[in-house]
Amino acid sequence: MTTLYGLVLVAWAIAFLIVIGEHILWKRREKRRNPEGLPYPPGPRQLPLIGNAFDMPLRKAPLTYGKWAEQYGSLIWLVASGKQYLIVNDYEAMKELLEKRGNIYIDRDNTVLLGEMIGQNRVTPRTPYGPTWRQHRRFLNRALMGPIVKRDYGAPMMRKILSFLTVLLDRPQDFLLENKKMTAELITEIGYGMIRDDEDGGHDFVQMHLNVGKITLTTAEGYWVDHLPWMRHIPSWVPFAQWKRDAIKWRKEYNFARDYMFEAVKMQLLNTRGDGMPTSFVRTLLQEEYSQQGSKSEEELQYSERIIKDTSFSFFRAGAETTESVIRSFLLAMTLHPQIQARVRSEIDAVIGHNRFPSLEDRGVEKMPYLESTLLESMRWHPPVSSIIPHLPIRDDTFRGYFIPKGTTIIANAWHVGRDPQLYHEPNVFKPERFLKRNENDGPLTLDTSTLNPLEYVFGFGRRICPGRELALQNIWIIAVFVLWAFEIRAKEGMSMEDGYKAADEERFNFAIVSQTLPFECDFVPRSQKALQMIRKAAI
Ligand code: HEM
Repeated sequence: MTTLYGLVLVAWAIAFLIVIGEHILWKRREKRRNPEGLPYPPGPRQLPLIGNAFDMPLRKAPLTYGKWAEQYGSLIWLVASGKQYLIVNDYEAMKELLEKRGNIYIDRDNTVLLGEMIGQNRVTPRTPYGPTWRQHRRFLNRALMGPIVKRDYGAPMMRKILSFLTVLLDRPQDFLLENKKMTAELITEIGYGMIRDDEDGGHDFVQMHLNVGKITLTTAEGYWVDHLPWMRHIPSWVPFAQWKRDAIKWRKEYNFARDYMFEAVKMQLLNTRGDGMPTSFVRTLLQEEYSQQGSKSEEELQYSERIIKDTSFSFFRAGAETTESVIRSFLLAMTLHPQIQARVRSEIDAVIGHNRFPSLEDRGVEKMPYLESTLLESMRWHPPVSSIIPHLPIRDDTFRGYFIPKGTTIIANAWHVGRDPQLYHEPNVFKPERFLKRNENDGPLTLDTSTLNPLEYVFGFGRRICPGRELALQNIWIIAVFVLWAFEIRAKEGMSMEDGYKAADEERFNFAIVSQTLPFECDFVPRSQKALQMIRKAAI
């Protein structure tokens, strides 16, 4: 026993020495890279060796970053665990760095356990800058362009929303869970054309994704090996190396899910040549690749297949919870603001009426400006990815007189932009009309371009901007218009606005990687008998 403790002590001493050694080397490197001695942006005081390790917020980080902005200004510098962080709180700086200098601020962070050891570096949002990432983007952009989204993905969206409406009729209390299910199933169906297969008794694709999501959540906080990468070489049989044994198990589960779903679609395509197969991201891209079979080598085809497999697997990770988040915010906003909801409903009634379902042809600011601005306001009020996904510069840079070394983790605080009083009058008030104006007294409402449109930042910036934004916006619109066409959303009976819903915004959202409203309740009251019949009939 004593020997074991001795060994552990020695291991810790070695780890400590390595940390000191790395720190000294890092300091020297920094000096060489910044010969003019340009300052770093201000930030909380750094302690020797550990820097700001104890300052890094573990929960609701965007709120802490926002508070720091009052103290240090909009650019904040932090150093922790051998990494440098630049928190950016103002929109102009985000635009300049991540968009105008998008060719520099284009890389992603590497995490040893989740990224390298489990394999998440292969999904697009985590893929480092380079030829593989560029090929990811080519495929994603090709399959997610606006016209393609409208042509190919409108139909599955309509099917999903109709079954969601029947759930709202039968089990309205389950609306949060069903919203999660609807967005998860849709994104899986768009990616693979199916949500389960018939092989071996069938695998539930959505469940596979959700299991993988749990792995991401468990590991996202980081492990020692993320700070001391040499630890990855520790054999899995060593006592205290449970993390290594877990990583091996998780990698298997992760790879199985990714490969299985892709192979299911590929086999179906090879067996049927696509006859009777539903349209999907994987099918479309594979078909295109196979049609060029003559002009491509075997390796080129295999490489393309790998990229299609990885990009389709990214869909769920990037597209499901984000869309779910906007819908939750929208539903909460409608519950909290009955007058705004009534105005959106009357706009829907005027354009669509109650004798037909809404359709994608009804979409557009010129047709239903108030609905559009309410959706924009929902995204400003609560951007789903509150701190974007960090961008890293691929070379040293200077900005506003400060030195920004290559590899700095740039965190853009989108939440803070949405609450910036310089950009939005009364930013804590939910006010869709802030995005609208009338050119003449009686003229139609149009978008007021003098107010910063949240679409300029909630989907990120530059060459890393979200490739799924058209798909997401179309889906969000369809869900919102159908729900308010069919129902009036009311605050839960017996629960007044004062006791049930009145909370500061900071308390309403969880600010996780993809932030969600906390659970809330509301009633869905059918608006017309006719609509009710139409929903029931369509769902049969
Ligand atoms: C409301 C819904 C959505 C929001 C708010 C959202 C937001 C974002 C944000 C902030 C980023 C990071 C951009 C950056 O680094 O600058 C991102 C990246 C990404 N999103 Fe979305 N997204 C949504 C829906 C979707 C959907 C539906 C898909 C795909 C079907 C998708 C696929 C991706 C991918 C693949 C990336 C990684 C891009 C890269 O690293 O090159 N997203 N998204």
